[in-house]
Amino acid sequence: MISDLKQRNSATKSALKQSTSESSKKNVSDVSDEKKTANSKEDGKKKFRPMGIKKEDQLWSRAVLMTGVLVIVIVMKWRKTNEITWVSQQETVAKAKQPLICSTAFHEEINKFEGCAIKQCGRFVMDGLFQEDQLNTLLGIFKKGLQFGHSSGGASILDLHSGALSKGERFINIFSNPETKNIWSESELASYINAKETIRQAVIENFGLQLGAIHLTSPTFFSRMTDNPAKTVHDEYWHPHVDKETYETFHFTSLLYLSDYGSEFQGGRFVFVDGDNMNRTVEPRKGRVSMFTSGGENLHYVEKVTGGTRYAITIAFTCDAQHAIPDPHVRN
Ligand SMILES: O=C(O)CCC(=O)C(=O)O
Ligand SMILES: [Fe+2]
Repeated sequence: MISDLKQRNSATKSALKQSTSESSKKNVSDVSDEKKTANSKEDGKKKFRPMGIKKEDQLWSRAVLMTGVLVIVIVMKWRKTNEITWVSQQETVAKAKQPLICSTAFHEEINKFEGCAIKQCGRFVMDGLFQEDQLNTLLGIFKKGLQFGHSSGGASILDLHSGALSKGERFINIFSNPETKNIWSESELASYINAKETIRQAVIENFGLQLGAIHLTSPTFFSRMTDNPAKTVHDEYWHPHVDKETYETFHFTSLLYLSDYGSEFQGGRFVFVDGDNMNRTVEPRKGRVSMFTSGGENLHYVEKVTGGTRYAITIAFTCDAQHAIPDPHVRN
């Protein structure tokens, strides 16, 4: 270290000598002007350059620092933008498929049920399972119910099985009021049951289950989402969750969308949060059905709706016959 400093001192001295002998060759006024400039430059260097660090070393350390900052920025950007649109609103998909390894707990549980023993978990998205008029009938059923109540926050639900309907900050039972207990016709209920059955068959086929292995379970419900500020926790639909943890009886979750992302509402895309630090989104499209195993392999959330109205039905299936729920029926 000391010998290094000595070397630098002698190098500085010889550089000074050289510059003095060169300047003596020039005329006197030039020399005095240059000297002034050189002196002030030298002063500047003395003031601001850290003692004992060569200019080349400074440049190198700056370059290393800048490269480090650049690498951090690139890595952060890469981590942030790790999101892909798995199924977009514009495309019509016969079937989009993504196999997944089941979470350990889910795999252990589902294998207890004979007809449900699956090797692989996963997710499917299918368009074209329903005709426009069937979808409008389903939407009509929901809107009829919404005349009698809706949430004061951003999420309203109607459960045609239990009769639960959002009203203000609470829920009412639409079947407990004689005026509303039979607002849906037999043919409307038949459309609802048919839609459920179409989806049940698709889940059985896609996941390779035995016929009759899965049953409708609770909660199965219509949902309406808007950008109204949340009033209660029931309005906060945007939290990442695993359905099996939120609703214990679920083994397969299906979602039937009744409105279009982009044109009828903004925000509100469905997001799978995957372990590979990748988010895969499904953009809702009227008639689109999303089906997935309800375990930890399918952590998900719904983005906040930023405008318009989003309509969907969450239809849940269980492998446990003890948790099956009956179809809705006309009440006397
Ligand atoms: O409506 C959706 O797209 C998803 C709703 C959901 O995650 C749920 O009901 O558990
Ligand atoms: Fe969910």
